[in-house]
Amino acid sequence: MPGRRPRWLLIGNSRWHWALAGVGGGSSGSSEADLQFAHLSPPASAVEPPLAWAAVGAVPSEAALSAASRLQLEDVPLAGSPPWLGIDRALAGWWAARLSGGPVLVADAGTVLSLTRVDGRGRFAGGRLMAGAALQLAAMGSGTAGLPALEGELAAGAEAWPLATAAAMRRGVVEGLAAAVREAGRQARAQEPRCRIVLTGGDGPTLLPLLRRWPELGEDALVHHPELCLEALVALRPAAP
Ligand SMILES: Nc1ncnc2c1ncn2[C@@H]1O[C@H](COP(=O)(O)OP(=O)(O)O)[C@@H](O)[C@H]1O
Ligand SMILES: CC(C)(COP(=O)(O)O)[C@@H](O)C(=O)NCCC(=O)O
Repeated sequence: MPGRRPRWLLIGNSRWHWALAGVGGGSSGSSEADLQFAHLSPPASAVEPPLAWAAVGAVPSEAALSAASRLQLEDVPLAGSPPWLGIDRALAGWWAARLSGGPVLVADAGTVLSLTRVDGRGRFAGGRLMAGAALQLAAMGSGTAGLPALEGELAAGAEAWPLATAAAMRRGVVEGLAAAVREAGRQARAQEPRCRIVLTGGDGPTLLPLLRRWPELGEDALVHHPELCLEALVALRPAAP
């Protein structure tokens, strides 16, 4: 259909992440500078067909996504990926290592905080998984009698030691996630001193200022790259010229 702007989709466990080619469309529309991004709740009906898509979250049949345009793990050229690796981790690890030109530790602060290492030879080198912020807050709310169910966007809040329960829960979760990224980064850099920590995912903006407090995570060691996974998807399946 003339005039339709190419789009790409990554289905996460909380949200659907879209990249949309700029008004130029065509080949320029898939350059990183010419993309728009949207992170939306899962739709309840058919969606505008993406040029390419990938999923780690549930894929509802109502969305009417074509199997032919689905990117699979084996389409991502990350050496050493085991067949069970989440395609979002493979995309992020491959693209971060390629952009950085050296070893990386990707910290994707999404539904799950996934830490994904790619070594200096560009090979997947393992990682760590832990419950992300919204999951941690939900677990505290549902697993206790005295804590509230907290929803909505995560914010660290201004207070380091909140008196109020909800603020203390949020602060505890944010500090815990940031500390986990810091310690993983420290260990990865002890093994490979050139290793960069690349932060992405929905809670990346909240974690970034906390991570920046630590001098060892200066500009050179820590990079915030919010749209890492989508950019990788676009790089692997660019729009036709
Ligand atoms: N509108 C939102 N809906 C859901 N999560 C959000 C929203 N805004 C920020 N977040 C944060 O983003 C995290 C989920 O990250 P996201 O990258 O969307 O996950 P996924 O890729 O797994 O779908 C949650 O822990 C939550 O704190
Ligand atoms: C770890 C994940 C749940 C992260 O998903 P997300 O939080 O980005 O929605 C996903 O990458 C996944 O289902 N991985 C499969 C197991 C693995 O990577 O080892």
